Amino acid sequence: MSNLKEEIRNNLNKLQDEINFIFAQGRDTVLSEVTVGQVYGGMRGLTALACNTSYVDPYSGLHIGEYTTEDFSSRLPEEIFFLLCTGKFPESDFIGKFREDLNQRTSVPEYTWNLLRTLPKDTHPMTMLSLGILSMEKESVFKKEYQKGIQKSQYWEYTLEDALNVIAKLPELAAGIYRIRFGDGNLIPHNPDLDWAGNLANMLGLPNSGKDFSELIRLYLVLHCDHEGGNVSAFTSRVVNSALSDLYYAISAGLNGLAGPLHGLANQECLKFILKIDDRYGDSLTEEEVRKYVFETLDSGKVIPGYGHAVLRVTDPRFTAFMKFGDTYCAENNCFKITKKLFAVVPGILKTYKGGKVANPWPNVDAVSGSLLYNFGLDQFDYYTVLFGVSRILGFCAQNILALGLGQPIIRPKSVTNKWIIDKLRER
Ligand SMILES: CC(=O)SCCNC(=O)CCNC(=O)[C@H](O)C(C)(C)COP(=O)(O)OP(=O)(O)OC[C@H]1O[C@@H](n2cnc3c(N)ncnc32)[C@H](O)[C@@H]1OP(=O)(O)O
Ligand SMILES: O=C([O-])CC(=O)C(=O)O
Repeated sequence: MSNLKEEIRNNLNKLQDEINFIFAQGRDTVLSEVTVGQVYGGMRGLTALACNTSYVDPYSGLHIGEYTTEDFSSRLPEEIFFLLCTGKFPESDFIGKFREDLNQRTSVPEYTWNLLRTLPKDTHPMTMLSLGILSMEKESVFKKEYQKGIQKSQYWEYTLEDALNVIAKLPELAAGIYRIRFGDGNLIPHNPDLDWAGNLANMLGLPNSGKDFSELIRLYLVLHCDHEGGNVSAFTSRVVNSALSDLYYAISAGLNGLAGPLHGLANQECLKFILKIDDRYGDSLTEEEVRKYVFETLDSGKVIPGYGHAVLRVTDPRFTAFMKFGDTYCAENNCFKITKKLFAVVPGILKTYKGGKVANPWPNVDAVSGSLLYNFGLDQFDYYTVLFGVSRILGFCAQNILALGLGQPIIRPKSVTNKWIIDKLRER
């Protein structure tokens, strides 16, 4: 057994002490005021959540514990899960013990495969991932224990059990979705000697998959793991879990949010965008042609996928980490070259577009990830968000385990009507 559970308990004790301190110092302290504009503007910029797995600084991006994206990007996803849950990296013997534990939980039930195989051929792979997880909901240990009657202080322990059961199955489930949807439907067996990312890379069964592809999948599964508490998918997952709907419901719900083009689906939209540029202009693409295409897209009312962010105000460090990988492994790939040309041109355009209304003209993680996958022959871009989802589930699990461990209540902000706001304005 790994020491994950014990270290989560230690982290929860530490976090609870901090909360006790915070409450003693100023439970009524105002952290953020909400304006009418924010109420109608997707609550952007409103500080109204506490999340202790990770933090996104507008100017330096994702931090997990005290580590920056650059610090943790060379690690394994298993270590990142430990870090998200405990705030620190595990000891060197963790990986072996954790793998042994996961290896006993890998098998995806036959009824899930049967369900996925009966779906129409044009079902989106994100629908398959979300349904696949939801179909296993009856296995929830938390639900069974809750029905028996357990203490609130135990909720997180059974949620951790659910998390491990889901995480162990993800490589097999995600690869199986790829093979059912885009391959011959035959599944490649899980290899107990490979790590989590290596198994997923291997079970996809791509002709070009080798060490470098596994390295890309490892990096991919690390960089997408979490992005603090307010992003659409993590927040959705947390809201659902806060009603004590178990982790299967909460993960499936979070994935449904990730499947939107303004969030996780932007990576597939980016690659489509790049391939259209490639189709139209080919190898001799100039900066002027890129500018023309970008303006055409904006003028037709569409967003430039992979650019902009609700929190970040600089180039996403996850984008930078992927670009470094691309420069090493994909420098000659046409999509990667177009990605670079877009990076040289788009921020300048968005900075001044419609009087500078775009708050962040810089690229986010989705602007490059697809080009790298495409370079290795993973050319079914409908599948890309599934990989994002597999990684992001680590964050959903960690956020919900910690929130339950800290006894956080059901999430239920207050809404009001236009009339209520008009009356309030008249009172001024
Ligand atoms: C992993 C992730 O989820 S990262 C985000 C992935 N999504 C994308 O890359 C899609 C493209 N980007 C966007 O749509 C946005 O930048 C978002 C959704 C990421 C952030 O949205 P917001 O916080 O509302 O951004 P912002 O405050 O800059 O929006 C202001 C205006 O600029 C527009 N804008 C923002 N980004 C872009 C863009 N890339 N291209 C064109 N217009 C943009 C918005 O649509 C909005 O226009 P509106 O006032 O006409 O509605
Ligand atoms: O933080 C956000 O809103 C979107 C994002 O980049 C992520 O969830 O990875």
